[in-house]
Amino acid sequence: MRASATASAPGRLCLAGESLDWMIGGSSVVTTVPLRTRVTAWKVDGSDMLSLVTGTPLFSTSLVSAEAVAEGKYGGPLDHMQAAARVVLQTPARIAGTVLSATTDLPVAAGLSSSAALTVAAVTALMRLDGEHPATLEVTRLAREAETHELRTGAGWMDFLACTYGGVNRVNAAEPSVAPIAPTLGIPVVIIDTNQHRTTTQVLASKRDRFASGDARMHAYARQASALVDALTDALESSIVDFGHVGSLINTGHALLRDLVGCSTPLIDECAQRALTAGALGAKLSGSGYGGALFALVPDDALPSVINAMSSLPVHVLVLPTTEPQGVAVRSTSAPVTTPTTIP
Ligand SMILES: Nc1ncnc2c1ncn2[C@@H]1O[C@H](COP(=O)(O)OP(=O)(O)O)[C@@H](O)[C@H]1O
Ligand SMILES: C[C@@](O)(CCOP(=O)(O)O)CC(=O)O
Repeated sequence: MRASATASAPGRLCLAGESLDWMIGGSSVVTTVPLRTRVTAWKVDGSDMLSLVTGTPLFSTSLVSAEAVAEGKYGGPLDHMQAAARVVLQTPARIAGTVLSATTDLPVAAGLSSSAALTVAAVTALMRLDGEHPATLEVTRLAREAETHELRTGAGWMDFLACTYGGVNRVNAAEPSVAPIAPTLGIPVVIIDTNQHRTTTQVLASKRDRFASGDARMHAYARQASALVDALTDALESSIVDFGHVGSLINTGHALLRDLVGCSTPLIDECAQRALTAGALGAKLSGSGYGGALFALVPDDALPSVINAMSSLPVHVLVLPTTEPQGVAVRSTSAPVTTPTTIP
């Protein structure tokens, strides 16, 4: 019998306030989605390597010596998993023989925070394998350390707070902390992946340069998006949520990203317009932009027409009847596990 630990974490949609975390230490409104990344961790005897495996949808493996992991040498295909191992295990002796195996329901590099879901789940699985029961904020901090400090992606706090805590939240980068708004959004969500994938690291570097150099439109975005985050928080905290009003705030958020940050694409804008014409109450890109996914809030009776409106476009459509209340979750087992045969 060999002990293993499995943890999962959801992806997230940013409903309002992309980039405010690193721009001004500001707040954003997020919801997690019922698309999760699962990571299983265990130890094998007699190995001085860290073994990394990812299944759907990437199917990749990587073997890294425990020494190289401890020294922080990156450049492999599964750097996010390696970084999570380094921040938790730290020393070659603790790293050697560790196996991490991941799989995800999320579109990767599409603005739904697959990277934070992965680092959050990996950090949690590794800590539970060691018999630790980390507090949620500790998992958030370590997952961010893996991405932002180890891999220097430049990411703020939003994604990590969203994926660990789960539900519909106002996340605050200054503390960092989370103020719950509701367990779920209360309206179906259609995710439209434009299949134009990009890396957040590159996008963030150029956005950070523009903000740091005083770009007037980026600073106007920071002011207007902050006001929008407040308005959306109020709208979602109402005792009876007016989804028509919420949808119009979501549309305003998309217009700010499109017109001030300039990170939409013609295909995203076409999808958003078609979704609204077909009956969606609001549509907006999520995350870094320059490709990736948008989402639409769609009442039940408009779902067929919104789905149909995308049918002639080169996109993937996912329909979620509700959003996800649960953040990071753990399943520990002591069942026998087989070392994956895909490791070379
Ligand atoms: N399940 C996974 N297995 C391995 N690597 C993953 C997985 N999910 C995400 N990643 C890593 O995260 C990167 C995508 O992160 P990012 O560019 O921040 O986009 P997003 O977080 O919006 O999906 C991928 O290129 C890959 O390196
Ligand atoms: C939205 C952002 O803060 C986080 C990145 O999100 P994602 O990796 O695109 O899901 C990046 C940005 O500020 O552009």
